[in-house]
Amino acid sequence: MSDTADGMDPAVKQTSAELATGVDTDTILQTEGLTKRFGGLTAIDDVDFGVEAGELRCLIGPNGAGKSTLLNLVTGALSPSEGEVYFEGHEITGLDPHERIRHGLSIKFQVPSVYEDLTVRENVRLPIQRLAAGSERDERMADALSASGLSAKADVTASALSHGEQQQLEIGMAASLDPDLLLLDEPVAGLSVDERTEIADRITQLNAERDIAFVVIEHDTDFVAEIADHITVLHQGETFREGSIEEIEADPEVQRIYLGGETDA
Ligand SMILES: Nc1ncnc2c1ncn2[C@@H]1O[C@H](COP(=O)(O)OP(=O)(O)OP(=O)(O)O)[C@@H](O)[C@H]1O
Repeated sequence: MSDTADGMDPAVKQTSAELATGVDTDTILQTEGLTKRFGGLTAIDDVDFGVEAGELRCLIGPNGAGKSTLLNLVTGALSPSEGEVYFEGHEITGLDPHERIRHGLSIKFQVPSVYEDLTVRENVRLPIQRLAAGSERDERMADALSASGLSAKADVTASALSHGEQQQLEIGMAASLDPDLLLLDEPVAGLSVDERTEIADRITQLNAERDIAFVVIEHDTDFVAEIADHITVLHQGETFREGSIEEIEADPEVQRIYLGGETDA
């Protein structure tokens, strides 16, 4: 769609909703008509996906529904075939991933990518040293260690951490960039029940205490029920349903396409 003002710098375009109402709707992320084709396959099909500031949203759907593709379009890892992405009222469709991070967007990928030979503290220092120096850097590092819940393991080598602790470390590192929105792709895949609880606590704490909005892709409906304010169900590249966990769980059509196991999700 091209509801944005012609001739403006893309980085300062407003969403059509804002232009229509003149009111900041508190929408932090909005996609409009977002479409991604891979050859003949339409992985994301005309999706308008909105997230409010401070919200904790889960994105669910059967395998192949387009969840990761949607996240990758938001982070800039993929370019859309059509449509736009707006973040905090600015169009970011043409920005590369690093520019998007500077706008306050952060992502933690499914596979932990911590440096295994470095300690927890050294890992945490990496993203922060590019942003801050001196006492501010020290404060941010202490903050990131606390956000990860690993302050007591600051001098432990990352390779000695459990898989769950490595995920905690990555979430703490992502949070240390002070994002307004953090995107997590299956953060508890392969984790034990206790590790899942720890990650759920991290996410809900960061959301409540730092007002970081989250979009979390997850298959585990117990985990989704534990953390989500609001759920979006994707199916065959389209937004199929949105609602609370109660609404989604009670929806027979969602049961049919997803929760009931029509696919192998
Ligand atoms: N780089 C690519 N090239 C071609 N097809 C792709 C590519 N990435 C994704 N797809 C296809 O797009 C569709 C959506 O994939 P996507 O990974 O976004 O789904 P998903 O909902 O995240 O699935 P899962 O839950 O299994 O991770 C699938 O049919 C997938 O095979």
